[in-house]
Amino acid sequence: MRYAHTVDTVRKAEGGLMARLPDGTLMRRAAAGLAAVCARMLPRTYGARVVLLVGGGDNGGDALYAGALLARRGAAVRAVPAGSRVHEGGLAALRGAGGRTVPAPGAQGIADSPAAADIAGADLIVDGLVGIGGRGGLRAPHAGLAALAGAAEAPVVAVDLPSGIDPDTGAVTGPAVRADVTVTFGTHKPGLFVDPGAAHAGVVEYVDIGLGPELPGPRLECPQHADIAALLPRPTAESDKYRRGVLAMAVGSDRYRGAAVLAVGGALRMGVGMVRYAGSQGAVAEVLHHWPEVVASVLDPMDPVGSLPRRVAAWVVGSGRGLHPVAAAELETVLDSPRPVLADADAITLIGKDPRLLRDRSAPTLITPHAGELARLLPGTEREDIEAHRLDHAARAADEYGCTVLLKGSTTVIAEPGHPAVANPTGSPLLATAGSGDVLAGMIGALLAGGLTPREAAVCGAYLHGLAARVAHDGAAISASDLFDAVPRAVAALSPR
Ligand SMILES: NC(=O)C1=CN([C@@H]2O[C@H](COP(=O)(O)OP(=O)(O)OC[C@H]3O[C@@H](n4cnc5c(N)ncnc54)[C@H](OP(=O)(O)O)[C@@H]3O)[C@@H](O)[C@H]2O)[C@@H](O)CC1
Ligand SMILES: Nc1ncnc2c1ncn2[C@@H]1O[C@H](COP(=O)(O)OP(=O)(O)O)[C@@H](O)[C@H]1O
Ligand SMILES: [K+]
Repeated sequence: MRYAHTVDTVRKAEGGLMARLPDGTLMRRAAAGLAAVCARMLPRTYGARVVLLVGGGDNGGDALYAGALLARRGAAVRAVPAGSRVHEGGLAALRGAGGRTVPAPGAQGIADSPAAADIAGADLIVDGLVGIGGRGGLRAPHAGLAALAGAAEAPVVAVDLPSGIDPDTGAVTGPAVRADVTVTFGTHKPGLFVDPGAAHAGVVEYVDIGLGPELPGPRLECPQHADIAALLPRPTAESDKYRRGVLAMAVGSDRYRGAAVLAVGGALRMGVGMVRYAGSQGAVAEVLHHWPEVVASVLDPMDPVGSLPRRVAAWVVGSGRGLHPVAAAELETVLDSPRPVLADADAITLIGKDPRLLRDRSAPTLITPHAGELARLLPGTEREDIEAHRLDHAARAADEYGCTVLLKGSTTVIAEPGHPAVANPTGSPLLATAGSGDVLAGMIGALLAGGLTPREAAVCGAYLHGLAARVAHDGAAISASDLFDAVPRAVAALSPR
């Protein structure tokens, strides 16, 4: 698991540790880790042209000390100080090691300044403009330097985080650095795992500076292969189809038969004791045509709610089901069940119209909205606000509705009251294709039926869904049905032999 902490928490932890250590120890540890990553990225350090973009705070200090270490190993290091201040100790160390400074370009003529030429000709660019002290998009001249770095061919290494991204949320509200690698110190920062910040961070490398014992519980968790492998329910010798879990699915309709086929397929390929599908005649026929292993029943038109399956371990409801009164009555009945329920798509819209449906419920519940659906649950909030501040909105909905929320999109985040949020690291834009959300709902439903909590099931389902897209992708586009065969392969990829 990777853990991320907010700026406030990092500052407090740093204060406690610094009080016990000689001055400058943490910065030296950070700089040593940063220089080691930079050296690994260069074919050879001796003679390499390294440009440091240096802001006025300690982030710039880290860059300067790391530059000094690289200069001692023979690199030609140039520092471009931006702003009115520069870290004096770091500057002295760089100069003492043979590094040089190049004046920051003024607002005019930035493109043909000496700094621009150095950046364009660099073998490696180190972004030490701002770190956790940054606020908002980059101002001049930082923004101009970030643009030059973006246009250069050399890889960009961000110090602690890409300058211009919000450390706590990943929001990007103006010019920001796009890094190939980010070297982060002491703990990860939430903004490194949540888009749009995550997309600016590239590969994130962690450097331990001894902050761990000072840190409280994290704000955000980011699971890795081993965390998912440890959570996943696996059949044992004692398993039978009932003990493995029976999943009831009320998804799809005559109009949206595909939603039923996709969600059921996601559940089956994830692994489940049995799927009991209930729906219209057309949807049942389609489901059985694709998945003969399903136990399916056609809802009685005279008593649709009364003919829903009973004695099941968990429910998936909503995808392609419609918003008509029968769908609303069905949802109400399902949410009356003491079993875990995953409510997706149309069920979320119905909950938005009648929030009482969820607020009255105490059994485990997971909703899986995309940003547009979540906006319907949070009146006065626009889709764009949610996409820019994913963590805050998912957490707000989880608190207001008292349930687990999986917010889909470029970074899928999972929030549950009383627990740190989770950012899924496997997401891929390949998944932005109709029906892939239905497959996800089925996969998570199978995990709920297998006994995982909503938070665990959401975390494992989102992780394997993203991994399946990557496994399925052989260079061409993928469609939602391509995910079926890839799910077992994604599970196998968790524990390489
Ligand atoms: N915590 C730890 O454990 C350790 C932390 N360490 C390191 O310290 C870093 C934090 O250093 P920090 O506190 O000095 O702040 P920092 O990120 O350099 O930014 C402040 C400067 O940025 C400027 N500025 C702000 N916003 C801006 C904008 N939009 N556009 C342009 N400029 C902007 C701001 O200017 P001002 O607003 O004051 O005019 C000020 O000059 C941390 O990320 C890590 O690298 C390590 O050494 C080891 C241990
Ligand atoms: N840009 C993106 N990057 C990563 N994942 C994405 C992106 N866009 C969409 N997804 C994922 O694709 C799936 C789409 O689900 P959803 O919006 O419910 O579509 P549908 O209802 O058509 O199935 C979700 O798992 C979502 O997280
Ligand atoms: K930085």
